[in-house]
Amino acid sequence: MSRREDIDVRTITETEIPAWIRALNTGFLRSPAVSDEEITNRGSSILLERTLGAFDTDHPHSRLRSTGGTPIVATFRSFPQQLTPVGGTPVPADAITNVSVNPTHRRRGLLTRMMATDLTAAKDRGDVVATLIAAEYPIYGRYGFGQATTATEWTIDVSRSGLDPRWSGPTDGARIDLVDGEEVRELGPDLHERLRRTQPGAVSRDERWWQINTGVLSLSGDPWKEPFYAVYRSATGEVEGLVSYESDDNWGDAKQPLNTAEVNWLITVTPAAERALWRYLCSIDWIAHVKTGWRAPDDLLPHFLPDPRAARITIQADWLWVRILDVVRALEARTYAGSGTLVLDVTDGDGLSAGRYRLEAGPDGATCAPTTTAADLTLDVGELAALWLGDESAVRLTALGRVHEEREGAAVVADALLRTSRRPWCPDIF
Ligand SMILES: CC(=O)SCCNC(=O)CCNC(=O)[C@H](O)C(C)(C)COP(=O)(O)OP(=O)(O)OC[C@H]1O[C@@H](n2cnc3c(N)ncnc32)[C@H](O)[C@@H]1OP(=O)(O)O
Repeated sequence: MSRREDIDVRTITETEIPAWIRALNTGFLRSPAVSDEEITNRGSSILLERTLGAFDTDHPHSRLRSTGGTPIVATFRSFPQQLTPVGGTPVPADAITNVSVNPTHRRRGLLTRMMATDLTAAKDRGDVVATLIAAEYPIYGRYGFGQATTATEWTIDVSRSGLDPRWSGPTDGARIDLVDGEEVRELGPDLHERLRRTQPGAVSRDERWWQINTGVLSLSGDPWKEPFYAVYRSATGEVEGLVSYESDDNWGDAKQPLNTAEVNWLITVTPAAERALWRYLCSIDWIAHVKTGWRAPDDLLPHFLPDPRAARITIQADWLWVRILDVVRALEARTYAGSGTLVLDVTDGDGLSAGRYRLEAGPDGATCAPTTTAADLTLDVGELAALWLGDESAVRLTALGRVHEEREGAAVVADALLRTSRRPWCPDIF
């Protein structure tokens, strides 16, 4: 087994991209083979100065070595992103992805080393938070990340929904039209910008997102199967919603269509568009079930249905994890429902954000500064992330023993300031 000092954690060079992708594929249990298309398409998103590899300098001679230099046994990459907090003023985020350690080198601290390198750089750069979507729940809490949003998927049994099957589109002058990928690339970015600037938990998307999700760019080289796209326009012609969905081909024993429409993504900026697009999906002939994709847990959807029980939860899990790197800027970036003062003693195993902070919040904004006055609450930086985006309750975390009240009743005060009427939602995976 190679010793710690034999494994070099550093940024990769351009010529090392193929070996890095091979290591990534191995860690993610995909075929390790790397195609030229994958090198070009995946490689074009790689920022070399933010892409780490772990190089085993003690690796015995192998064919891997002959493909170029020292074998890469772990991968890690980050890129710039914006995250919308409560109140809608996005903050710069360090988005982390492509984290993998080969099974031959696991549990030797490689992720810990790569994470420390990346988070230190992000803090130095001035990022307010780091973000990621976790493969498994237990991995990232130790690095100061907290579960900041939850995702829910419903499966709608259309026949039990109580919806009138004769529906044939909006009757208020709005309309729904099928469009192709090119039109999605034209209409989608503006619509998404409108959504994500007001949606706590939403993150920025670049042009690549739209290219990948309309088949212009393939990361894996797998053949593209074009989905259906439908756009909702209000009576005044405003684009207010867009959905991408596909269908399986399922004919039951009695030769009756029992297809499932699977939503890849659905974004809207008005409740009318949201209602109409779900209504549309539930009205398509042959469609017996609709799988909704990852929605906010308090999505309006079930209650659009006359019988909400027709929407059964099929997935409920943590989604966006947030690591606060700058407590002052994070707390000042969001808005607050009420007025009040809260002193938070924030612990942080990595020392990046530890300290005692006094938050003074009001309807016109908030100020936050380090303080020496007595704390109201003591909590880890990961719990702060969950409270910051509005999804968690300080009272609940106190009951769980994860937040400690230094002053009786402080958790209720914190909830009154920090909680929001709607839960945050991150529509993206990255
Ligand atoms: C944002 C994303 O990209 S999510 C994708 C994450 N990648 C994967 O899930 C691919 C498969 N798994 C892996 O590649 C690796 O096992 C990783 C990346 C999860 C962990 O890498 P490692 O180098 O083994 O982690 P490292 O040795 O630094 O572990 C640090 C600590 O976390 C713990 N840990 C690491 N992974 C896990 C896990 N999956 N479940 C529970 N604990 C874990 C370790 O036991 C260790 O604990 P300790 O400090 O108490 O001893």
